[in-house]
Amino acid sequence: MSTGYPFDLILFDLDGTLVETAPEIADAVNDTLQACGWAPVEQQQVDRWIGHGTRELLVQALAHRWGQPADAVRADPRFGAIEATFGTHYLRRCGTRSRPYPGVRETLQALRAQGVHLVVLTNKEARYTHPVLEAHALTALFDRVISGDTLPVKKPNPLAIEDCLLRYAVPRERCLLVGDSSIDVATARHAGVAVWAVPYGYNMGEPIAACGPDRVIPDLSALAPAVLGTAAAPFTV
Ligand SMILES: O=C(O)COP(=O)(O)O
Repeated sequence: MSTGYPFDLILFDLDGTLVETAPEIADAVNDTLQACGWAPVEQQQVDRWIGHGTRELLVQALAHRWGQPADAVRADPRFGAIEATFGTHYLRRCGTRSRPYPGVRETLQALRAQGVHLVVLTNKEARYTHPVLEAHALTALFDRVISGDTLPVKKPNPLAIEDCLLRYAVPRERCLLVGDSSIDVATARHAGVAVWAVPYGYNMGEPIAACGPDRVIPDLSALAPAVLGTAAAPFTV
């Protein structure tokens, strides 16, 4: 059913789009490195490793610290135990230094009131996605949460988008992906849906405009029905 708003389905990236997560991810990485007796990494490095899932981020941090290729880290017999240690630290850190970006909660509430289907589409593993969303009381604002390990493939594979288009019976041209990275732009392009990007997130250190999203929006308030929609829905806070 059409909502009177330009989109019936909006998928949101998590890290760097809905929630600033990098500071507590860096804390958890450095807790782990310290517990193993290795020197810490810098926040700026962690920012650039976000996008392919938190496990991959840990692989990149260890590859950097050990001076070895990522494949060697993945194959290292110690990796499983180090990942388990990281998981403990990350769950302890969840919600301590992350925060939703300006306009996120209000916009999601207003879109829900308009009847738009809202989905989180992240490469972060489900065991971390849910605690982050819970820490900021965001879970209930979404119809569905698709993490990096929910389906057999993750972004930039478009399977999650295709699955949502079918599930909610939404035509492709009424679906929007909102993200912060080249991975999000590629995912939307593979699915043939619109993609808008925020400039404040993590795009491996590159400006997001260079990735060619359909629009760069200053923050999520640009999506609010009162700003974008044709229907006069109240902009509730
Ligand atoms: O966990 C990650 O590296 C990426 O998460 P994102 O897809 O929400 O940006």
